Amino acid sequence: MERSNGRQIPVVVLAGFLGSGKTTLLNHLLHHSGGSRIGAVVNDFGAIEIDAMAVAGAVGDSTVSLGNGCLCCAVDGSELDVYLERLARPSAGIDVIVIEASGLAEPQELVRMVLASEHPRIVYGGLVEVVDAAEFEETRARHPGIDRHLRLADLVVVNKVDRAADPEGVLGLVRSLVERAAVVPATHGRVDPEFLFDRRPAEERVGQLSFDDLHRHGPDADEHAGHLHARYDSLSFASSTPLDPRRLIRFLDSRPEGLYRIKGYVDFGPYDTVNRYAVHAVGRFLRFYPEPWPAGAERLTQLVLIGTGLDAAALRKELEEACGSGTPDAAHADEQGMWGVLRYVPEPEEAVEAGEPEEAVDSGGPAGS
Ligand SMILES: Nc1nc2c(ncn2[C@@H]2O[C@H](COP(=O)(O)OP(=O)(O)OP(=O)(O)O)[C@@H](O)[C@H]2O)c(=O)[nH]1
Repeated sequence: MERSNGRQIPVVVLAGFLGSGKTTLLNHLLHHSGGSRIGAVVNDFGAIEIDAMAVAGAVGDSTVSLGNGCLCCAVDGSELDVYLERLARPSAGIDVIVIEASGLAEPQELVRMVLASEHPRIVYGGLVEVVDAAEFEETRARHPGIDRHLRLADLVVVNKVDRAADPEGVLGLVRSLVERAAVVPATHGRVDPEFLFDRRPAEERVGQLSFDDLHRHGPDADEHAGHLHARYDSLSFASSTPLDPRRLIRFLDSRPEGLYRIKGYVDFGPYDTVNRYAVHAVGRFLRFYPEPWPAGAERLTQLVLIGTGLDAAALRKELEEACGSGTPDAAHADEQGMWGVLRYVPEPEEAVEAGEPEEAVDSGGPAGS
């Protein structure tokens, strides 16, 4: 890829439903960028910026976080403009910018904001939609609007083919729904970065986005009500008291149907004094990923729960109960206590692929965490 000396910097919008694998794909790009410097703008839905924490360590000061709420409902794009401007400064030496949308964002709004930006150094670099191959058919049945998102895409990454019962079937279905986009299968977001970044949408492609797709009607209630996220609630939970692993597993095993997405980091205190546990639930999928606590990090559990029809008070109460008030000290934390959690820790190969800790590109140090 060519360096950013005087050239315009493509801004790629990375979107896809909750838990489809956007952060995983972004981390893959950051670790396999082949020398290109990637700036990332991360937009979390929940009040705790879990996604930003998950990518920040890899990119240091070239990540900016737009937390708490979908960017797509910003009244105008000026907040985004400020961040794009910061990343596009020649001194930042950035070659390409990726905006990771929240899993409930309306991608056309983000595309519109990028196209509307008058910054001379940036140019819209296309829309990448990530699809969870294992969940796609159910998600689509619940949210038919997803088809419209796919029609706007320049590239669709059909991710998690390892988990799909019929990956070919999903690929065929997605191909039948897109217009001109390339459709590529992937596991753990492993796509060739060049493929992604060199796929500039042709003028003609941008021109194809219809007036309805891109026109901003203004932030009125009717339009907002049609957005995906209008039907979702989110709950953030933070605790400095360690969680009891058995109680947390009991909570997770009985989580309500509407609670589609959980992400964050868990402190099990004396049960594991070395690691924090990244936790991800997507539908019925559940995984824990142990990783050493970053040096100097405050030992906190931080979770974001997203779903429909959530009883936030009841969920919060259950989580509070999972904070072991009677947590034993290290000497008495029995080994079996963690067994329930360890059942959900993936095999080393999958864990490495998911977290990709092995070859960081830029040791800017953890930011924003
Ligand atoms: N088995 C499997 N798991 C995957 C794959 N890609 C991602 N995951 C896991 O899926 C979970 C969600 O991935 P994320 O990358 O956080 O998803 P996201 O789209 O950023 O999530 P939101 O920002 O909440 O919408 C994590 O546990 C990932 O490790 C894959 O190809 N196969």
